[in-house]
Amino acid sequence: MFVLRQCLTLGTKSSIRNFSATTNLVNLTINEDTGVAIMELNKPPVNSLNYELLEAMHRTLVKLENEKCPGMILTSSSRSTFSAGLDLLEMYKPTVDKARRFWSMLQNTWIKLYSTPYPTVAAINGHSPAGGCLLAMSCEHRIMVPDKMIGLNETQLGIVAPQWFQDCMRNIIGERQAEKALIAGRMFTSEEALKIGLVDELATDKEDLMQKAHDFLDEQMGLPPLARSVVKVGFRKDTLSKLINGREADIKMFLDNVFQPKVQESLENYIQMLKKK
Ligand SMILES: CCCCC/C=C\C/C=C\CCC/C=C/C(=O)SCCNC(=O)CCNC(=O)[C@H](O)C(C)(C)COP(=O)(O)OP(=O)(O)OC[C@H]1O[C@@H](n2cnc3c(N)ncnc32)[C@H](O)[C@@H]1OP(=O)(O)O
Repeated sequence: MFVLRQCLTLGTKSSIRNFSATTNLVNLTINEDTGVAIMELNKPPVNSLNYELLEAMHRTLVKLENEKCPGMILTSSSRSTFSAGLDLLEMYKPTVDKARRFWSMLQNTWIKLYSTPYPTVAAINGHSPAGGCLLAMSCEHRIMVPDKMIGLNETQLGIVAPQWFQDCMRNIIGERQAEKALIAGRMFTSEEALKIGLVDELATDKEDLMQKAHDFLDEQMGLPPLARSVVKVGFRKDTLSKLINGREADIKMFLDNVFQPKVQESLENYIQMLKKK
């Protein structure tokens, strides 16, 4: 069961409720006046998406949906990184059961995040490669601090971004730009990402980032919510249905790839390289 611990109630002009999932991997803050939720990923040092973090995110998303959340900001507690993408250790010599459970939770979490009826904004306060970029792309609006990197870099790692990762990118930056970016596994600077529309706005610092995120939500929350959400989900339904109807095939794709000796070898080298950095 999802146990939430009420940590603190601040009696400021706008009351804020802070919750932490028992794992503390996700910090959830809800403004009592506006209902706006801030979901802060909190798995130091780089918010790599392992099973536990994905599960904490999923449970938080279910809670927000049940509580009719009016708007959510997704951000990170790390100073350098929004999310480093999938946790490489989850994919290094896993058992079949562990790998299947991990990928299935990734699917669950993405489906929930991509299909929220309420508006979502990614406040990207750090690097956002691969799975980190997927999280940002799953929100409706992206705001990023300067001098960080974002993109689907899978090709550069010798692997292929799953179809639904690719679809998310195509839906945002269009066929031609997505094809070029995905073939190259290109990582974009914040400024380049703004230019091609992968992010919508740049912010000067974290404070400006959060202000801009709230401004976006204020605007969205002024719209009739049902009409807003029907249009949103209508735009996203083809991408969602493709994964929902092909979940088993997608898991099989992952399992077939992850257990390839060559993939395990590159994974080991990559993990070593990151540790030596
Ligand atoms: C390579 C083969 C992959 C195999 C895949 C298997 C099957 C394929 C099938 C399907 C496709 C899967 C699609 C995959 C999607 C992904 O998301 S894969 C993950 C891609 N992510 C990255 O390439 C990012 C790697 N990290 C970095 O570039 C940097 O860490 C950074 C995010 C830019 C942050 O830099 P910095 O602040 O300098 O921090 P450090 O590099 O020093 O890192 C700190 C510690 O964190 C560890 N770490 C970094 N990233 C990950 C990660 N993704 N998973 C686990 N751990 C990570 C890093 O090793 C450091 O650890 P220590 O503190 O040294 O112990």
